[in-house]
Amino acid sequence: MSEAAYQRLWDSSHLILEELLDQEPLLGEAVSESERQPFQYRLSSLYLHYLGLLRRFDTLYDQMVQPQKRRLLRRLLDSVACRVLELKDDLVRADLCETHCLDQVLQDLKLTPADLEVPIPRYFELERSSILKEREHMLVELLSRLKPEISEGSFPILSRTEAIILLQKAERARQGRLRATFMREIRKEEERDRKIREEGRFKFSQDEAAITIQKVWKGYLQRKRTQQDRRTEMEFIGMLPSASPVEPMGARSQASLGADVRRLRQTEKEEEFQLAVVKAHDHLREVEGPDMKEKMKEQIRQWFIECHALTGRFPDYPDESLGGSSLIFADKTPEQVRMELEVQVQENKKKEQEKSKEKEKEKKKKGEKTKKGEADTMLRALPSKSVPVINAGHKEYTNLWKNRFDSLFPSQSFDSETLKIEERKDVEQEIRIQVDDLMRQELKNLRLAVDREETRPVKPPKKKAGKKPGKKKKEKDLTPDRPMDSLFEELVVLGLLKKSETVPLKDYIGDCLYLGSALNLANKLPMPSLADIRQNMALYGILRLGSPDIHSMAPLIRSILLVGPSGMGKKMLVKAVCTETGANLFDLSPENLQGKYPGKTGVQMLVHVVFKVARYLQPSVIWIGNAEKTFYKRVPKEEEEMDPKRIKKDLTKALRLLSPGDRVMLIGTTDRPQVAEMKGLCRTYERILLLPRPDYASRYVLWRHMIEAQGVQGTQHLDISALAKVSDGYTAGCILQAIQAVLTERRLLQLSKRPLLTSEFLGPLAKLDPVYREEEESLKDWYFKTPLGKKRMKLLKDQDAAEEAKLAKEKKKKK
Ligand SMILES: Nc1ncnc2c1ncn2[C@@H]1O[C@H](COP(=O)(O)OP(=O)(O)OP(=O)(O)O)[C@@H](O)[C@H]1O
Repeated sequence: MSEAAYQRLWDSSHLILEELLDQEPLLGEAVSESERQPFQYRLSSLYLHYLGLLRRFDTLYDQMVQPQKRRLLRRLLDSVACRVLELKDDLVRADLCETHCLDQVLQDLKLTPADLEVPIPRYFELERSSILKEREHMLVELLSRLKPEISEGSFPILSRTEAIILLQKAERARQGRLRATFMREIRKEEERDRKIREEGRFKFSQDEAAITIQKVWKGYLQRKRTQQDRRTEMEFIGMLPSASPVEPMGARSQASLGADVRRLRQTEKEEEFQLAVVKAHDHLREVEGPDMKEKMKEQIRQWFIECHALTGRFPDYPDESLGGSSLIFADKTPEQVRMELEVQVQENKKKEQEKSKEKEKEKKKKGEKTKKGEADTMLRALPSKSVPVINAGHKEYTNLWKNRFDSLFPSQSFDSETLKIEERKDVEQEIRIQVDDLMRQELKNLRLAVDREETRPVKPPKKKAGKKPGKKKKEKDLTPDRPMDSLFEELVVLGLLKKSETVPLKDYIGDCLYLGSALNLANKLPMPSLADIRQNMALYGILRLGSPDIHSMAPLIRSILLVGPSGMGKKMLVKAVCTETGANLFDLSPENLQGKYPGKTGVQMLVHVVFKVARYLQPSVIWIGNAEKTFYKRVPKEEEEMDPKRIKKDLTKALRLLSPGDRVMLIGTTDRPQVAEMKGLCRTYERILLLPRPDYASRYVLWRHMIEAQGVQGTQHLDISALAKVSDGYTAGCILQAIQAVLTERRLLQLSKRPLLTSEFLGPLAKLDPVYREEEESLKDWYFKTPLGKKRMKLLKDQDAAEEAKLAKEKKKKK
């Protein structure tokens, strides 16, 4: 695609954005419980639209070359991603569920299931800072230093005689096989000779011989042609995968080459722009700086005089935290400025009063609610932090880039006029701070000289209201004099910081639920599909950890719990989050902590060091496998020695200290949450994602992908649909195991002679344990006892009751 094409894509994206921004105010209006469905629909539609925009801005930021446009695009991309996360939160609050049935909205908007996929911005990987790469390198080095001890222990050491015997065995087997083949050939030949001797050689005439040969050859040719025709037809109707993927691959690789070239041009232009920024800044400071300084001083002096003339006293100099003298430069009269300052103080007071009133009201309301037993619930989307940023970005686009003729900048270099305007603001800011210092001194002197007034007691700058009372206690640093490198090394040596396997999220295979809305209408609880899980991981884990800007703007989520039977890919998802965001992987599983940092102070130190390193070297994922063990209701006797609950207290404390901007996430995985105490578990893990066994659609794609991943192309002998049917109840891990058991190296070599059959997979699959109904039911029951699950259940019951009441009323009317 050319730059002009990307510009067109950008223009059209802003048309959509404008429409969405118009719809935003509607979401803030509260609606009653009876309007829950239209509210959900509006939220879902906005969510899908913003997802589409996220995809577009990602492409644009990845491919556009002009550095100034890219800066704006980055802001838009991050704020749209943040809006998606906010809307997801609103959806959870409206649906009272972590997964949403968007199929109906998808249909109405004429979108496809692919549009549900949450895009992971490409810059997460491409712009991964050199520090992250360096750290990865350091980890690999440390691990390789530790490895020899591990590898020596893990391989059995053979004595010389044993090794010779092993080699001899293999060689004799090879010779035996060779001899057996020879003998078979010789026997066959003997058999043929014997037959000829007994029956006599059959004599053909020349014509008869030619006809026989023709018959065989023509038969062979026709069979081959028919087979080919059949295959072409099956490929055409999409029943078989295409056998000639050469051409599209060629086009694809050409496109990706083009994209790479554009990325190279981006770096060139960016370097050019950086140099120009420094130059412009220096130039403006030197040439326009002195004038600016004098003008500002003059203006401020004028303000002093006018204020004195009006009020009889010199004004208070605006504090630095309020913007210093920039308040005065905003084209206002001194009186206005003074009024504003006073109004601001009054407003702050008012706000504080209002807040305390509101709190009292809320307390009262809560009291009333508990008294009445039920409350008039109102639905409303929470105020958004990202919409103002998106709005500002949209305005900047409209003012600067909308009607810009790119023919003026064919090389996609920066626009020097825009650069100057931006830099002038920066220089002004810089100079203003210097001028403020000078003028504060001058004001002091003036007061002394004119009013004979000593320095007024300087009011301490007002701290932002609301922050003070709730301010978090600062964590005490237990390792103040240890450098970060040494802490990092200690964690690696103890096996608490691990190298995560590379697993992209797209490898977590699974299809979405196509009939969610229908099931909802029939009051049957739809279970999350594997695609829902993948999306949730992208939203909760990857988007938040991948970018500091998104993390600090989006609603804060510190922890997730993945609950599902063994083999559902819980660990795989943890690895995927690390891969996509470049996060460090800390393993705090109870089994991994055994014998490390013993004692009470030891645990304190352990949690402190892990969180300190995790925060310092963010993004980080702290993984706790078998998370139920940390919250055991009763510790089993055989695990008492391990003391799995020892980190519980310190972990909860440390989690509470994480704030927006700390890209650290706790991810727990468990397949037996029932044995844990519900309260502690749900308090520690803010989001709980249930992974039920895969449904038919997901099993189908799992079989197909996993078989193809082994290098096998589907044939008509392989009925994937049948495999998906018979594997009902099996997890993705089981399907993978069955495939690996069948598709051994030997079997793969035989494929050209012996095509793969459906029945071959049945044996290995039957040997594995499926997820039994009781196990699944017990997990579901547990889930509906979690806070969100309970709310959902209550909502369903209320809806049922309302429906019944309505039916009863109608019946009465008919009578
Ligand atoms: N949806 C999926 N797509 C592709 N591979 C999957 C999927 N789910 C699981 N797997 C594969 O199945 C295997 C088992 O997965 P994993 O170990 O992550 O499961 P788990 O739920 O953590 O199991 P456990 O509870 O026993 O620890 C892995 O090799 C993983 O790659």
